[in-house]
Amino acid sequence: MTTPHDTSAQTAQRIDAMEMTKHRRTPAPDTPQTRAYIRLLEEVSNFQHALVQANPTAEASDELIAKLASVRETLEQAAVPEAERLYARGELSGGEMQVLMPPLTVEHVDDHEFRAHTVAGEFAMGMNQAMHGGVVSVLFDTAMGRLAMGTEMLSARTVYLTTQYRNITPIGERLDLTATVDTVEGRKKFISGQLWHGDTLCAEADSLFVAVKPGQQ
Ligand SMILES: CCCCCCCCCC(=O)SCCNC(=O)CCNC(=O)[C@H](O)C(C)(C)COP(=O)(O)OP(=O)(O)OC[C@H]1O[C@@H](n2cnc3c(N)ncnc32)[C@H](O)[C@@H]1OP(=O)(O)O
Repeated sequence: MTTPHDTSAQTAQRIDAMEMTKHRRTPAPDTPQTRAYIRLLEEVSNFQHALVQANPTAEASDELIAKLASVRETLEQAAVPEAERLYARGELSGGEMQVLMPPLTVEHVDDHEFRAHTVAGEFAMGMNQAMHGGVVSVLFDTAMGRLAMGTEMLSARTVYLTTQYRNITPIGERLDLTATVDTVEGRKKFISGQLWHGDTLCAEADSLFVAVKPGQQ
């Protein structure tokens, strides 16, 4: 069995949060490379859903491991520092350019309100066709974090995020996510959000985001 080549020494880097935010929130240029990378992420996402649904035979697993190791080596050879990557670029870190969470499609964002929707596949499931609670929270963090950035795209970090789970969040169904800035106090934005399945409130959250100062990570 091959082990992953640790590329972090070449690619890990820490720069000013504002500079990194500017890079990450600038959409990747619409080039054949970017379009192909988006198709690659879609395939990875499809793979994740297929992976959790399958019980492959031992032989099939060994065959897949060899194929995946080869794919990984190809990616390792193309590794670049974070500030040069295509991954998670664009208006919203939780959009189509990532595989951490079900992709959010933004309907509206300004300095006060955020609205988006998503449909989650089985990779996001906790148990019994209900979304994993951590995935619910990462959706809130992403939506609220984007709202905290506002129209000026400030760099902000989550100080706290409290999620209340009210009803099961279904897999495979449209979910609507809203967030609102309730109060602004200097660098602090208090934000609340709701996750809906039709008229059913699945979860709600309260959070505090603080705009980072120059020099902070
Ligand atoms: C691929 C997809 C990725 C999707 C990501 C989407 C968005 C993600 C956003 C995040 O998740 S960021 C990651 C999680 N958050 C962190 O790792 C933050 C870790 N904490 C920090 O780095 C610092 O605490 C921080 C920069 C946020 C603030 O440090 P500071 O030293 O600048 O601020 P300070 O401690 O002075 O606190 C600022 C204000 O907040 C207040 N505060 C701090 N903690 C608090 C608390 N727990 N409750 C209430 N108020 C609090 C504090 O009292 C103060 O109020 P005042 O300005 O009125 O004096």
